[in-house]
Amino acid sequence: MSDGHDALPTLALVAHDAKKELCVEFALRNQEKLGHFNLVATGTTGGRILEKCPNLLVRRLKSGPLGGDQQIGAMIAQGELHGLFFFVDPLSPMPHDVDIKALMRLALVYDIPMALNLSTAEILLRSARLQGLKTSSSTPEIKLTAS
Ligand SMILES: O=C(CO)COP(=O)(O)O
Repeated sequence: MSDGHDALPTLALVAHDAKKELCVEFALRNQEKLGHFNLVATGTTGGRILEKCPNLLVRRLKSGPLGGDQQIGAMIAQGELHGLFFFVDPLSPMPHDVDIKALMRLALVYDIPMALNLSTAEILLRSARLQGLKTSSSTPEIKLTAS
């Protein structure tokens, strides 16, 4: 059954352990903006966001090492994802490195707007492209607006 949020574009939030605090602070700071999107997140990341932002509607997928990255990749392949916010830890080896690479690869293949660090995430969330997704299925002209 539709809850009215199906019409909203979908963003994914994913954070490695060393970046979870950063991701939660990003979500807290940008709650109002994120509220205009359907949100999905890998399991632990989603749980941490919901602890601090209980009003956000976040669908939690599996934890990253247990297939969460692959679930988001499948959403990309099926045309169900419009933006990826992936707070990557570049300093730690990951057991599911192949899944992480596969997710990034699909975001590249399908030209999904993808932020891999905090400064890009802040820019992407304010971008005209994401704003345009709220009203149009086509990619709008990029125009800068102050917010
Ligand atoms: O490992 C992750 C992404 O590769 C994130 O998964 P969790 O949010 O479940 O920790």
